[in-house]
Amino acid sequence: MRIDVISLFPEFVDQCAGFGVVGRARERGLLSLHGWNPRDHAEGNYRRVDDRPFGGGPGMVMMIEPLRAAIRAAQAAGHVDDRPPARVVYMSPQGRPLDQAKVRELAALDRLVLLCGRYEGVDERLIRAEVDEEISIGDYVLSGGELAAAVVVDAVARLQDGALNDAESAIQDSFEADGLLDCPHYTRPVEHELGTVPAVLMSGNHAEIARWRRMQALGRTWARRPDLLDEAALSPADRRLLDEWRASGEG
Ligand SMILES: NC(=O)c1ccc(NCc2ccccc2N2CCOCC2)nc1
Repeated sequence: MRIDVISLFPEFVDQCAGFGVVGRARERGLLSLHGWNPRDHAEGNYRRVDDRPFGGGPGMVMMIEPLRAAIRAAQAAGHVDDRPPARVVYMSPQGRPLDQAKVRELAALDRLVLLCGRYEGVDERLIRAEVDEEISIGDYVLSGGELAAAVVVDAVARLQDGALNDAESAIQDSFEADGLLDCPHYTRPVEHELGTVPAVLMSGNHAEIARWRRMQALGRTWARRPDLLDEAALSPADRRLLDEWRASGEG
């Protein structure tokens, strides 16, 4: 998959995507990342990319032409005959919330262009003419769209075939599969001043361990993210586990 990032700080996203699974996916050629700086496409001596907002008010707005030229350059550079033009996604607080379903949809594309706003944002005419969809990574304000773009790159990279090894895939699957929060994890030492590892995990009884982990996932989801838990859709066994978790006073 090819991702083109339009940003005044293209190296920002490139560096965020240089480590671990994402870095490995790039080395394996599963994902390629290309940065495009609108300033390189701005006219005049000062290479203007922003200007004052019509109607007054604080801050500056990113101008149409440098962004449009950068998007055009990105689309031309990565164009493959009889392939559809890249989908252009604008990272913005006004976007649709990113969730794993949307990540899966984006990860299936051949190409993606991520547009990162700075200043107060981008001239609305550019958005209407060039942007296919706006995506938000959450209801909070960042200084620029680059961190949001880096989040999309990471989440999408993990889903490229071959990016994850078997263990990593299993973890990804379990996380995605039932939409529950994860269970707690422990490793050596067994005894520590911060506490002892739950005995069930030391029992070697794999059925009991799986049961305990499922109960913890259900309980924690119920306690922390009830919005993710559709109790009605729980199997009778899961419902019993959740009741047991609540009765155990862990809640
Ligand atoms: N939640 C998100 O996905 C998210 C994404 C981007 C972002 N910021 C870039 C931005 C993009 C578009 C419009 C305004 C702005 N901002 C520019 C700086 O000033 C604040 C407004 N913030 C949060």
